[in-house]
Amino acid sequence: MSSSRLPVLPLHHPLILLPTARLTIPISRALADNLLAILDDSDAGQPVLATIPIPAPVDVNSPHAVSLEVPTAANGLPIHGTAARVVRLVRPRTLASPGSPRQPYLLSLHGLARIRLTQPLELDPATFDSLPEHTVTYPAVDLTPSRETVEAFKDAALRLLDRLAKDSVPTQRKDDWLKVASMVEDISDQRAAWMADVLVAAITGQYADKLAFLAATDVEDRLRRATELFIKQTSISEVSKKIASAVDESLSRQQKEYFLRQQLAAIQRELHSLHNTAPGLPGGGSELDDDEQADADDLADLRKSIEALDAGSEERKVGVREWRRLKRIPQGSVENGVIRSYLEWLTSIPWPSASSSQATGQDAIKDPGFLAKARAQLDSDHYGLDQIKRRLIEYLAVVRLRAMADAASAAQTPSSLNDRPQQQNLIKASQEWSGANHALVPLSAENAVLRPSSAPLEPTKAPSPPKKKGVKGPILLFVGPPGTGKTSLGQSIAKALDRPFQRISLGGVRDEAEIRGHRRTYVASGPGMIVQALRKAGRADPVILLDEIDKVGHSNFHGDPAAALLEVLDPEQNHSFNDHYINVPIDLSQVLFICTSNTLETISAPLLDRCEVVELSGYTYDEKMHIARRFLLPKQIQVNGLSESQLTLTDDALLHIATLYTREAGVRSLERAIGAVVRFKAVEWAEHLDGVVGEENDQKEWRGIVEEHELEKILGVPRWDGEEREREEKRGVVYGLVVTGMGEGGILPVESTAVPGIGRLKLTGSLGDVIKESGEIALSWVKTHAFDLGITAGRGIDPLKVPDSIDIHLHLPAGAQKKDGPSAGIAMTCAFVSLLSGATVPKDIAMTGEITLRGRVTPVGGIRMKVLGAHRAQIRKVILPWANRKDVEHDVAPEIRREMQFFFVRTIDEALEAAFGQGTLGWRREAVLLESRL
Ligand SMILES: Nc1ncnc2c1ncn2[C@@H]1O[C@H](COP(=O)(O)OP(=O)(O)OP(=O)(O)O)[C@@H](O)[C@H]1O
Repeated sequence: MSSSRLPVLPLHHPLILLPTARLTIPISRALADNLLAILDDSDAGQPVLATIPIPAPVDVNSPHAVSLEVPTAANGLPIHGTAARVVRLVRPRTLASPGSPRQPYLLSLHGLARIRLTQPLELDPATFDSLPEHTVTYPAVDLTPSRETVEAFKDAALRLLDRLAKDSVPTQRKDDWLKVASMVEDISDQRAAWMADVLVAAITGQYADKLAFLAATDVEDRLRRATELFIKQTSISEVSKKIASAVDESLSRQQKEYFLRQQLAAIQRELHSLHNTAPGLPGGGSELDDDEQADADDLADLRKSIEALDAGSEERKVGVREWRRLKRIPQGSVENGVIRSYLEWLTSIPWPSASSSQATGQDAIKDPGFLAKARAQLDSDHYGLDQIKRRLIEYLAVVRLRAMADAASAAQTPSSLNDRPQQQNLIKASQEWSGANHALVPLSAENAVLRPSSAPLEPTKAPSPPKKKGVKGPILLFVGPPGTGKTSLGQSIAKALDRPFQRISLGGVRDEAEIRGHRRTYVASGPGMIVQALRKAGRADPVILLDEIDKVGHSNFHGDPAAALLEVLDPEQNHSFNDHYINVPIDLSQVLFICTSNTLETISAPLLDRCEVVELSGYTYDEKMHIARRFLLPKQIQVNGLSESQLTLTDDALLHIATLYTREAGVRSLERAIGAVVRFKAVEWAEHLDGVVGEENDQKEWRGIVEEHELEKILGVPRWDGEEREREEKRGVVYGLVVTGMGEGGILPVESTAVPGIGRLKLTGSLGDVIKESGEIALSWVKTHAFDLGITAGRGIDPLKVPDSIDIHLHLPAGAQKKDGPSAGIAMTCAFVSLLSGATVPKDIAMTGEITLRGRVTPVGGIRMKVLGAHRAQIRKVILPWANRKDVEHDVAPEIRREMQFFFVRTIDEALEAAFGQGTLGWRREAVLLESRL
């Protein structure tokens, strides 16, 4: 190992000079002077220096700290370096590289060989520029490395060079790398270490790696380190290439989209200006043209609405988050549209906390004359319905009490007892309105509830601690046939409360998402009906009418809409209703829900359980006349552009329309028919004004009154005319009473006939199991009592076998409609008796009642509707079960009761007596007595 004394030049981090490499560094004047002195002293021309790389002090706390694996002297400074020849020392004066004032000289060095200091280097700032001389040793001449090491080195070097060639953009550099690669391929094993020096010096690598490489005096070690460095460098450049191309791709797509949009806008602007300046075309643009401006305005509005949401609220947080997302996504993209429409929905919901407009509704409710005004409102919108109006006033009184109690607890008044006298006054007021026998239970303001009138009264409780705000009484459910005013009662309640009214039609809703909305992941998703109604209402406390809840679909693979409704209607849950689209809990506790339905049968039990049922069963002709005269006719006259002084309908004409053209429980068809008459007259009036000449060549006459005989000309042939005449008193035919699925009462013929057969009973007319069983019971009863009724000559004889063998066919017309229930029992019994005995039932008698095998008649439902239906059908005698007597007394209007005759029967015997008339049937009396003794 040879040694020599060389002036030492420390190279501070990150400078490093490897053998074979060249390095140019700026140096100070003092150093340059020292160098010049050495230059002058040296007789061999270019002097040689020992360059020692000095690493920066390592911050051990830094997460990026790299430990240096190089041998150092006792003072921690490296002892390895490179002997370098001074190639050039200049003081540049060109403008391009003026040099820094502190280091005005440039020193170029050429690395020659590795060296090692024999003594540690002193890094005294005073000696920085002094180039102190040190003894250095040169490591032993390199041995030839092993084959495998060289192969691995070449392999890694070639891969790196290939990568570098691929990545270099100017073709010149690419060619240079390829040339080096071919040199590497051809290099001999002895020269591999030299090649390693050349390559490591040429590539960019980490300082620590290069330092370790410089300190590797053993050739095997040096090559291994070079191989590792190349592999590391190759993978770094591969990964960065990948990242760069990914970034590039997305950037270029965005740029492309941006440029295309700009171009499109420019083209549109050009076309627009061309269009506007084209000769003959009207100038000035349409409001549809200025898309960009409108768009910017919309965005600004959206931003304002998000800012207007309550600070700290959930909706605001979501709004802000989505707004930030919106800003990141390019305009015009699908995602952008989705987020925008979501934000529009989110901000358009009247969030309870943000709504200051609620005061309006509260004002109306706080008004001491609220109940009187509500009553006046109901009266001015609806005729009759006294009982129902009473119930509604009770309901409104409770709503008011609750609202006031909520307000009081919100204001943190120390004791709700202070309000008690006032509340009791209120209850008293509502009692005055709702009559003596209503069932408003005067509990404390917080827990006052409306009880069905049959429910027992609860004792007055002491005021309980204030409950959660927004907990409400039961939901009102109006049940009744179409057109009986369910929807319009809901509207009146909204008017009385001075709240917006929204109607949600649930008929045919099969999908839970229609109520709750679709999740945002669905294409074209949107919020459900409840949120839509809230947005339309524009306030957090509207009256929402859920129309036709009996027609809501039940659980299926689209979810369970009825279950979603339950959540909406349940006061315990609806303060945080979750719409799938909005996905922020919405407080529905201030919304007043009212439901309507035609029948109670198809409503799910839990839903029904949350509702307070209010039945509207239909109107009598008398009531219809009043409704038509006071409400429907004036409304139609106004809608059709006439005035009440111009047109009137006589009472007879109105009655004629109600009885012969419409026969329904409600008044909707009546309103439609009146509308048709008014429209007809409106045309006549218009023609009269225009001076149109009639068929007889004279100007059309105008008569402002419509009489009964004119109706056929206007409305066509009456629909129900002659039905009574068509009804016949015939053997085997009787009339039963029914209630349709729409909740409407009416009569239904029960027809029976005998056909040759073997004593069987055939039942037709879309009958359900229960009604079929009723038929069997009726026939069995008749067979058992055939002798007593004088049908057979002796006991034990089957009237279907003797004298002739027959089958009985019983049919209930309107075969397409499903019929079920036990209430046709007595009608079928009478039909069989009539068929077998030959006696007939008069055609003005109709009947309903369930029978038992022992001949008892048991009560049935829907009495009021059935009686009204019978009355409309001109039936004047009705046979009903004895147990239904109270229903007639309570529910049927006195004027109807006066016009009709009711037979209340306990047994089939009594029913037959009432139907056929006394003495018509050939009773064997002893048998009857025997029966009654049993
Ligand atoms: N008692 C009444 N007084 C005045 N108008 C009435 C009365 N009952 C019903 N009407 C009128 O009859 C029309 C139909 O009523 P509405 O739409 O409320 O019926 P509905 O019971 O809701 O029917 P549906 O079950 O088909 O929804 C309305 O124009 C309503 O104003």
